[in-house]
Amino acid sequence: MSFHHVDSEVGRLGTVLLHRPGAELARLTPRNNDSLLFDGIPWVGRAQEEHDTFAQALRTHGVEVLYVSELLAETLTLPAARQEVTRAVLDDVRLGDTLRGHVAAHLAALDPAGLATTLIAGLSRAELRAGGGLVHTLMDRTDFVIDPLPNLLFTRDSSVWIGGQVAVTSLAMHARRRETTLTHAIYRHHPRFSGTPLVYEPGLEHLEGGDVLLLAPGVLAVGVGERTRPAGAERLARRCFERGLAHTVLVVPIAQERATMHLDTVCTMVDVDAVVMYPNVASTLRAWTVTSTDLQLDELVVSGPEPFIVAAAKAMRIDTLRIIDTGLDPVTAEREQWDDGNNTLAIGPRLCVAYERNTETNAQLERHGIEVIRIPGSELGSGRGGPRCMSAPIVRASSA
Ligand SMILES: NC(=O)NCCC[C@H](N)C(=O)O
Repeated sequence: MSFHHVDSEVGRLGTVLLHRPGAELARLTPRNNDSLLFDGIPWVGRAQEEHDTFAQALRTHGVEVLYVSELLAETLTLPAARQEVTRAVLDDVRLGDTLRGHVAAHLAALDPAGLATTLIAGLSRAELRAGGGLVHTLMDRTDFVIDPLPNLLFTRDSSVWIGGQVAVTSLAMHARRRETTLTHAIYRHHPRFSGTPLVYEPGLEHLEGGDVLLLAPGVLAVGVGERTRPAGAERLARRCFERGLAHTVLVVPIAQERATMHLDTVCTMVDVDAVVMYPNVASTLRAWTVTSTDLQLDELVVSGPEPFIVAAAKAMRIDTLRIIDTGLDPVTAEREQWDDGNNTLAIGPRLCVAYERNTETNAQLERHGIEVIRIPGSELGSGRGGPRCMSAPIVRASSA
């Protein structure tokens, strides 16, 4: 029986999965940053310093920090895992047979740590040891033979724990799809996670972790918009009901825009009965309540819509889910939402990590009794993700 378990957004955080950004960020250029889902070209060294500050803040508060690259390197000592993640790279139809052979030989020569680095940082034509053939000849030396994964930084999206099971998600954007081949391999092959049941797998209907909020034990909110699709929410709900991981799933439509790509870009929990929410959506956010019949758990019952806050309080069986009113004027609110002011990571009830630049949102949180641990994020934030996006909790105390 695994000791990994998460059924809350705010229970004391025990263990978290992070990815310290590395060479993959140095691949970003003004020509590719849009397709790689970054809004600028981050200063890599500073982004690493900012990330180290984040990780240290968590450790100082007693949180165990695991890194994707270390777990991946350990996982890749196992031949079956190595074969799987390599196959995912070689299946890329853009390679063609000749170049595929060269890439296969290149990867086969790498030790587990080197392979982990290459799978994350990608590989340019210039870095490939051997070449030849039509595809290779027609490539520019800076073209990618293996695409980099700069968004692996946002570990929240590629896996999410629900109770004692893990959902390896199905990422919507092409630039992020391969991330889940890595998390999938870690959760199925790494000895630390041996025997962990998977409640969701890549390849299913689109579902991203940033859209999944564990409002209370047994109660999930799932945002549907640019990334997670209603069919993904439906599949997750059905599986969670069948496995006894949830009794209610609130499905929350969000605008299909970059600024609100996930539910956690507009709303995160900061106490057992409180959320910080982007004021410009607070009055319009709605939820459909999905439950099941007692006799047939796979038969979904849908009701609503209702204001999100009302539906959430009912499902959580509390009188009121408080919205921390940031009280900001619409322009400041829009600026701070863009810079992930609403994307806080709770370390425990009323204790959260937030980007320092969102001065007004943070001040309001403090006025409402929430302690804010401020971290720098000017470089990290160029990928449009904050502390919650950059963390995947693996162990949390229950807040029930
Ligand atoms: N949960 C989140 O909101 N994650 C942020 C993801 C940012 C990333 N650049 C993306 O577009 O997917």
